[in-house]
Amino acid sequence: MQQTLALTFDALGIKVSRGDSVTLPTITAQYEHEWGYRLLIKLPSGVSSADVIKQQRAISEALRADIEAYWKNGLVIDVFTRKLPAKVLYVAEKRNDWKVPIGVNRRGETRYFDFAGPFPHLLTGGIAGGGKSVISRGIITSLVLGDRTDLYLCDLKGGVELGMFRNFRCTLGFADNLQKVAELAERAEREMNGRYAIMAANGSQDWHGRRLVFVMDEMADLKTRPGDPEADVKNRIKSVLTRISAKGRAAGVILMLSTQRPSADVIDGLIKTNIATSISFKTRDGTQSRIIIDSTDAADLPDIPGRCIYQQQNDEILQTFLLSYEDAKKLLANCEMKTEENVNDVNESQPGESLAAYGNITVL
Ligand SMILES: Nc1ncnc2c1ncn2[C@@H]1O[C@H](COP(=O)(O)OP(=O)(O)OP(=O)(O)O)[C@@H](O)[C@H]1O
Repeated sequence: MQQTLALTFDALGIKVSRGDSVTLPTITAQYEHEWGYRLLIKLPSGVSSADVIKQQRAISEALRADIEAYWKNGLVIDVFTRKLPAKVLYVAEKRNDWKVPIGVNRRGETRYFDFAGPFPHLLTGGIAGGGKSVISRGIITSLVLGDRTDLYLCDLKGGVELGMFRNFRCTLGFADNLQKVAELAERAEREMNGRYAIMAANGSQDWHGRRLVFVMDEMADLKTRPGDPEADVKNRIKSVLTRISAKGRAAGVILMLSTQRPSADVIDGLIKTNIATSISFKTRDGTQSRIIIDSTDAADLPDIPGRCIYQQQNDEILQTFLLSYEDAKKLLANCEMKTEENVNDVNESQPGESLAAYGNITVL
């Protein structure tokens, strides 16, 4: 292994040459794991770990194995000899926080997305059949089961994707046309501003009550064409979403956006800058991949539904959890549905008050 790796580093120019002498990185320790092995690497002075991490794709190809290179008290390279499974079933978890399980990494560890974490807005993209609907089903099911989050759902496919969540009590809004999406987005913004006012009155910097998650199933529906009669309403929605992406986190108003056709005019620079977590399934090409994760890597993902790159501060390849429509229905069978009384609570509420209907909100 040392020799193969040394040849690879040499070919990639990861070396220090001084006169006749060439110094290459060396393996200082190797640990076996169920998933493969971990190499601790000592770099010659003059080579930075960032140089190696940048080249991990080329190293992977040269070693003919998936690898992950990262810094943890030194340069570490994990070499995966076990393949990621193509199917891992979703299992509901009882939790007291806003973390939802999304998939497993190559070490077999479950990865969670945290709606109350430092990067709570989420963008999901990729080709048709990649697994976007399945992951949003799993995420929304976790949120409904957790009963600590309210939902605004926008589904312009006539409710095909998100309709199953429409009648839960926590679904405070459902939009199936552009006009309703605009109204819902503005309601979410009013809620956000209302929460800021409550927080200011309480001298608090963060919202500790229920989260409000605004789900938009297909951002490409907001794309405008020359002479588009709906351009105004689409631009209105985009402006509101941009403001929520910038200010929503502290108020617990979170965006979960998805697209099958990522393009720069829909996921514009501002929204993208403010959404620090992305999940990209396979994309049609490098350009689409760049819009979601700022690199072309998602175009090279294998054609396996559920295989994605999960990007927060680093990129990680995951297999997302599979949750079928029928299984989601079964899991949600006992969740609280809307009744005539609580529908009115919700529809007539003022910003910051819709949550009071639940009686368990804490504003610190
Ligand atoms: N995590 C997964 N594990 C295994 N199979 C999956 C997974 N996700 C999706 N699939 C399979 O791929 C099919 C398509 O997935 P899904 O409907 O989520 O795609 P999509 O990206 O939403 O496509 P579209 O944009 O056309 O709706 C699913 O019906 C399922 O059979």
